[in-house]
Amino acid sequence: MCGIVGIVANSSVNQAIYDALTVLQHRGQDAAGMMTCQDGRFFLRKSNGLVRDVFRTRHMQRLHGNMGIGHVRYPTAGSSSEAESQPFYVNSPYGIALAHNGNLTNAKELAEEVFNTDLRHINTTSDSEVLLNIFAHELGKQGLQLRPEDIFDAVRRVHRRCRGGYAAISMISGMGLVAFRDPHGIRPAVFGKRETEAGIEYMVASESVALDVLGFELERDIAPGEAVFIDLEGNIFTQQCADNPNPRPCIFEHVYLARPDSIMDGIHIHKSRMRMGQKLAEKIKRERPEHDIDVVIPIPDTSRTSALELALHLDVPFREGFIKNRYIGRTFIMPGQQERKKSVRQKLNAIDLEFEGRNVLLVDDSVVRGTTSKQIIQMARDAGAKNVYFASAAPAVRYPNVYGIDMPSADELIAHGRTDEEVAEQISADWMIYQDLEDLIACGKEGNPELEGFDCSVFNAEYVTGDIDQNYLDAIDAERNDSAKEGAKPKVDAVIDMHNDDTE
Ligand SMILES: O=P(O)(O)OC[C@H]1O[C@H](OP(=O)(O)OP(=O)(O)O)[C@H](O)[C@@H]1O
Ligand SMILES: NC(=O)CC[C@H](N)C(=O)O
Ligand SMILES: [Mg+2]
Repeated sequence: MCGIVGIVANSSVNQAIYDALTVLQHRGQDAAGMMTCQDGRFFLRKSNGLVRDVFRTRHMQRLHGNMGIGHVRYPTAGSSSEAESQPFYVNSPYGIALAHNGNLTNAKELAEEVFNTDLRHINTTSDSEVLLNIFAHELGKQGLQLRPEDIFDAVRRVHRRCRGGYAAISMISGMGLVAFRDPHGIRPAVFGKRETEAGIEYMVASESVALDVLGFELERDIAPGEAVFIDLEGNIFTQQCADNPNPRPCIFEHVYLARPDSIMDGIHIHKSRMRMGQKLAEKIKRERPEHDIDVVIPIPDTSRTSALELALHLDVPFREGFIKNRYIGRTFIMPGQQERKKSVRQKLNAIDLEFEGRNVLLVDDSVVRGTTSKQIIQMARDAGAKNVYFASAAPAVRYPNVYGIDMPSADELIAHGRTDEEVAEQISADWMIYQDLEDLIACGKEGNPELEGFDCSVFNAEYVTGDIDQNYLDAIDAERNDSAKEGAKPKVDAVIDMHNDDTE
């Protein structure tokens, strides 16, 4: 779940893209990058690190042009080397750059095809570089002067070749921006516009919150399978390019990934999370009508919205018992288990008097590896809680994700192969309650009844692309589990910027 952004404006876009990337930082903390275009030339800055650390004044000054794309990365394929930070660039045809959120499930086969059949070169192990080369190859079949229909034909062929989750924003030198979403719309993308004295400007981004903050008005989501082309004059063209679009956006965006102030596939994430709290309160009342919960305490940040609603519907006081260090980022999207563990303790601290002698219900949005819940329950006990109950606004995460969330290994998931009682034992909770999957789906659908369903594979092992078998899951487990990643840490930092002027 990386963050992507693209803007076609009437003045320099570097600052706007920087600002948008800071708003999307919660989608990727490992690397950041920006590529702009002026007079047919590209300018690139990308590196490992947070947005504020990657872009210094000297880099910003080199990012010329009124069109650009940006990326914040949370790796789900390849390595975490700087060389795999995004955007990626290919020279032919035209000069094309691409920023990708998601994960291709047939990246290996495609990489071979790209080399053997398309006669193109892939230089990294990133699936995003594969996606770019497929798009470039398909565009190369068109003429020198690209018309919108040529671009849409190329995207149609991309959809026929690529499988998995992908929301992508591509920049074609001297022509404009192209954004597209896979036929299931697993990963999100929206677009909007801003009127200026010099004319209309367009922006595409992973989440609507980036548009809000930059003063763009949300037009709508890019539909699953659809492509959007914005030319340099600010004209916009859209077309459905999938043979069989079948909308199934990732429900984990609602649970954890997205910011609550975003609207995704027509659904207010904030409201979806509120409904999760309400449904979970109803389940608690059904299962434990005589409960003895004295206080509901959220585990900051993401669970706050649902925890507050849960407390209201349970008619139990809600208290902020853990204070979050605002300078520490999200722990779940950190690359290694050691870092994640250490970070929970640095990030959250208990206010003892909210726990002393009470039966507390801790609420989190989800329990994945159990890193957070284990430590937090211990902290609650150390702070003097009598009984510690634990509620998860999502169902038990039991299966790997293959579409752009880094959960490659079933064995690392605390609920894999375990009952709710066994999970409670593992995290040392006195009682554990999970949301039911039907309820979670209902929380999303209520916001957009036209949506037929979601990708819920981490909860039910039903992979919407239909191409995932045990061999595939075993292979990504072997490649990407925590110990494999530990051994594959990049050893050197490389500078991989591209700029064409010698003015510093
Ligand atoms: O079971 P785990 O493997 O620990 O993963 C789940 C936890 O990780 C996330 O928090 P995170 O700190 O990433 O972000 P947040 O501040 O947005 O809640 C999520 O909100 C849960 O708290
Ligand atoms: N989280 C993502 O969307 C990752 C994009 C891409 N697969 C990468 O690893 O860079
Ligand atoms: Mg959390």
